[in-house]
Amino acid sequence: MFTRKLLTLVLVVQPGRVLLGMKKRGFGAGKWNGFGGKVNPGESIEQAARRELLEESGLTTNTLEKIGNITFEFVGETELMDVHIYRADEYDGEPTESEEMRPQWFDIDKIPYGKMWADDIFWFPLMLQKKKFLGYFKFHGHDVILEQKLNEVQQL
Ligand SMILES: NNC(=O)c1cnc2ccc(F)cc2c1N
Repeated sequence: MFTRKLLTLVLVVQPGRVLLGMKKRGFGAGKWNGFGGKVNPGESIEQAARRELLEESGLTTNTLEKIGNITFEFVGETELMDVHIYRADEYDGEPTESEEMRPQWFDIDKIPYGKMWADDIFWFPLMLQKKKFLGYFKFHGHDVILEQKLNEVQQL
C-alpha cells in the first residue's frame, strides 16, 4: 500500500551553531531546512547526501556521519518519505546561495523552529547531542503532526 521514497538530509554543525538553508521554491519552500534531496539511481545514499549538500550549499565534507532515519507519512499520500539524516562536523568551502537555498548560520539557542518543519524541534536536540535515532511522523498537510514516534538507538 505504501511505497518509499529515499531522501537525504544533511545538517552542518559547528561549535555553537548550525547551518540551515531557506528553501526558495518547491517542496518545503519558505522553511529553514537542512540540505538534501533525492537519491538518484546508481548512487549510494551517502553519495546523494554529499551531492545535494554541494548543490544546495556549496560545501563539501569529509565527515558525514549517519545520525538518524525518519519516515514521514503525509495523510492521503501513498508514498512515504524515508529520510536518511547525516551530520557534518567539518566542511570545506563557503556557504553559497543557490537557486534552491539561501544558507545561513544559526546559534544553537536561536534555531528558528517556528519557521522549520514541525518535526525538527523533536529530533534536533538528539542530533545536537550526537545521539542516533529512528523516527516516524504522520503529517496532515505540511504543518500539523498527527502521530509521532522517536526513539534513540545505539546504532543505525
Ligand atoms: N531540517 N529539517 C528538514 O529539512 C526537514 C524536516 N522534516 C521534513 C519532513 C518531511 C519532509 F518531506 C522533509 C523534511 C525536511 N526537509
